[in-house]
Amino acid sequence: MDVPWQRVGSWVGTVERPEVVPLSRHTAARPHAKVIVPTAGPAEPHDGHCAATVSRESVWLLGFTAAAAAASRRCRSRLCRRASVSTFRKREEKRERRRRWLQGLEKVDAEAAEAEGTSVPSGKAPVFASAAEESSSTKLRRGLRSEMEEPLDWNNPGTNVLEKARLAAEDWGGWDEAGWSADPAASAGSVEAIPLPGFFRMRRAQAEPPKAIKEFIALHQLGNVKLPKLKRGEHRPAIFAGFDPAHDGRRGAVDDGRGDTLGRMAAAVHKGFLRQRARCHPSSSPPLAERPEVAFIGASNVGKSSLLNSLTRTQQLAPAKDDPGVTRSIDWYKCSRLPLDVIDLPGYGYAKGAEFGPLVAQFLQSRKSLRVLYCLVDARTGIRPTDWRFYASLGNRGPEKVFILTKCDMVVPKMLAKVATLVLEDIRSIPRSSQRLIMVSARQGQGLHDLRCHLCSRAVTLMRELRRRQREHSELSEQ
Ligand SMILES: Nc1nc2c(ncn2[C@@H]2O[C@H](COP(=O)(O)OP(=O)(O)OP(=O)(O)O)[C@@H](O)[C@H]2O)c(=O)[nH]1
Ligand SMILES: [Mg+2]
Repeated sequence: MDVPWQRVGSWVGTVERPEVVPLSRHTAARPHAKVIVPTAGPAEPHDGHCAATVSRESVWLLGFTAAAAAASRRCRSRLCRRASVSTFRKREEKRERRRRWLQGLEKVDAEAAEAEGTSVPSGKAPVFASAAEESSSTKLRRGLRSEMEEPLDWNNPGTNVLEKARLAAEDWGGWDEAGWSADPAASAGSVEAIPLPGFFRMRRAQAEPPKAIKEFIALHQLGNVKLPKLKRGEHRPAIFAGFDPAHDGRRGAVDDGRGDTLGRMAAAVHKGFLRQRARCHPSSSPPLAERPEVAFIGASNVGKSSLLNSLTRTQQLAPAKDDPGVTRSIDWYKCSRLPLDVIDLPGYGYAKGAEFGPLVAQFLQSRKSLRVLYCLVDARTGIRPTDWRFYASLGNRGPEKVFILTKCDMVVPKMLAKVATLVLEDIRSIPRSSQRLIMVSARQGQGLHDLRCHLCSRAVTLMRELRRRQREHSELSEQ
């Protein structure tokens, strides 16, 4: 069955049915759909077919057409960049040979099974290991990936998969329809206050932080505190988990004293690495989404890029300097251990003669694949008038907002408790904000583990949502 192809740039054509192509031992457990797009138009560098593989997740998340568009664009840019037509054809032939070889293997398997008396349905695609079958140690090692890999009905890569993918694409409504937040305490308030800095200082002087906030800050050694000196031969734990009597400071990243699944997933994120996936100017049209996305936003120089760098061990990937306006483009980063793309945005407010605020707000309002927006607030200043103006320009649109208090190492714990109290009070009036505050220091590492845990929990929620939809679709198609 052919799916009508949507127009993407100069690409018009039809998408043929996807084929499941296990490319190697590594990818055998994560099947890829092979997308074949007949090329059209004289502008194309070659005629015939353009084929590329896309991951199963992207097919399910974005719908088959969007995933195919992403694949074809990737394929086209690759062609334009370095491959000649003949290289492309050779590669295609090689893939074809490999596919035939795999089919041959399947045939042999089927014959062997027949000889043994066990029946194997003809044309059966590879059976993928289910999450339940995996041993617990493998699950741990693979972290989030096991969460994502429930077997789908890829045994029949014909109409039903294509149909389901199409339904999923229709159902993929983004944050508007799909319920932008699973947090029942999320606010539905409207933005009003633009308190001037003087007023904020007055409020801060009068604020009386609750005991819980003070205890949390003391427990996590947040604020400008002298971290305990390490003895000779000892190393600071890779993940700073605050004061924990059970932690001797030598056990490394994974054993961070928490011991829960989310903690271990967060540890995996810390051990992963970031890689730049795409980049575009805020005024140009953004690339197609491949996975659900989360973004960091805040005023210029608040520390967005530094925080992104500190999430993993990939230091200095996103440029960060002590100047406002360092990041001037929208950058997509792919984390090796998270099924999410992380976006670094240019800051709003003063940015060396350029104001990216309206463009960034426009991007945030229109990007449906963006599921969480981390709003950064400087711990020294709280929410400033520039921030209020930006939240007002976003209005009721955009994804769920989660607030992060950054540069916590630059204020003393007593002051930090007061600022945190005020920010928690303020965010009640900001629409689509989750009523929690993550306090971090990108420089010293406090609170980063909490942020990673939050990222992982959102990733799991999104995957569950996706699986629920898949189940619903399969039930629908069975009826
Ligand atoms: N002490 C301290 N400094 C920080 C922290 N986070 C960032 N900084 C510093 O703040 C400065 C600005 O950081 P960036 O990451 O470039 O800020 P940005 O928000 O990306 O800025 P733009 O890209 O210009 O919008 C750098 O000098 C960082 O070293 C932190 O947690 N603690
Ligand atoms: Mg930056």
